[in-house]
Amino acid sequence: MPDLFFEAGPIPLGVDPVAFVPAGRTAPVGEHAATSAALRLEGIELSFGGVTALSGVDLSIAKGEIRAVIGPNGAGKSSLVNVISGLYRPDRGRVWIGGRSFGHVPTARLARLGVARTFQNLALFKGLSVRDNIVLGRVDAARSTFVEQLVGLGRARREREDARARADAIIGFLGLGAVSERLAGTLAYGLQKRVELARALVASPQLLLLDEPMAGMTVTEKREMAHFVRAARDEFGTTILLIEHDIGVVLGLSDRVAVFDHGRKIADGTPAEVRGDRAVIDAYLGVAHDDDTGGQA
Ligand SMILES: Nc1ncnc2c1ncn2[C@@H]1O[C@H](COP(=O)(O)OP(=O)(O)OP(=O)(O)O)[C@@H](O)[C@H]1O
Repeated sequence: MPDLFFEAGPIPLGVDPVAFVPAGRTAPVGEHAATSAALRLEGIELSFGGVTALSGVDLSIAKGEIRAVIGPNGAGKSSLVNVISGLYRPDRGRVWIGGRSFGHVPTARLARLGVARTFQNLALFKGLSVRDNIVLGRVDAARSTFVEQLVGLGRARREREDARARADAIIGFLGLGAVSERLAGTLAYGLQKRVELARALVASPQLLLLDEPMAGMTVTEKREMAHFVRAARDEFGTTILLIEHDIGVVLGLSDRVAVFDHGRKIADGTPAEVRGDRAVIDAYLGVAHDDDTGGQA
């Protein structure tokens, strides 16, 4: 049984999406959209044995856009992020990141390509301080050699100072100053998710992949996280691909929403377009709507 994201009509369950539109600096849809796409997928096919995870997936995300990817359990959302971040090699298709094309995205070069991601489950070093966790997010972007880092001079020292300065800026930006010296594992769950966001942002990514950043959060924590995700886009122009199950969050936060079902993209449009789309409603309700269409649905 798929998750039920919609009630009997295209009305979100429980949550008022307007409540998730953060106050302050907000950018209207498309304000940051440049001519070239930050990310483009073409004809992506992926299967595991006999199970099709992704089928004929095309997707284009404009620079500075917040794009949500939603769909019932098993729709292929995480597989999509894993293809984009190189953890999965697609059977067919290509991925363009910032104009460069890949059959298999090189995971080791993700940071250099300007891509950062967070994971569905928390992936922090619980025994390290919040600050150290965040500084570590800058490590992949380092260009100094092992020997330079060992000696600690020149480029390695500049990179270390830069990482600390950048971490301090992000700590301030995400309101983590009061807990920056605490061990990450001692923080409330919602704050740990915020530290994960900080660790991703410290690398100054052009493309940020967020895999269920609000899973398991309270309504208040979700509202705060939605605010920070929007703020990151507005402040840094970061393009954001967001997998999220909470339809209230998705409708309030995203510029566009792509809907997946059984590995296929079944809809792609503005929140208003998607919430009224019959195929989307059917995918979530798992029913045929032939009552008011004379069987033409
Ligand atoms: N590593 C894997 N090995 C085998 N099958 C996999 C693997 N990853 C994904 N799948 C299968 O691919 C399909 C899509 O899974 P995926 O996790 O991408 O869906 P999802 O939309 O992210 O689901 P959820 O919302 O439950 O996280 C499912 O049938 C899943 O069982």
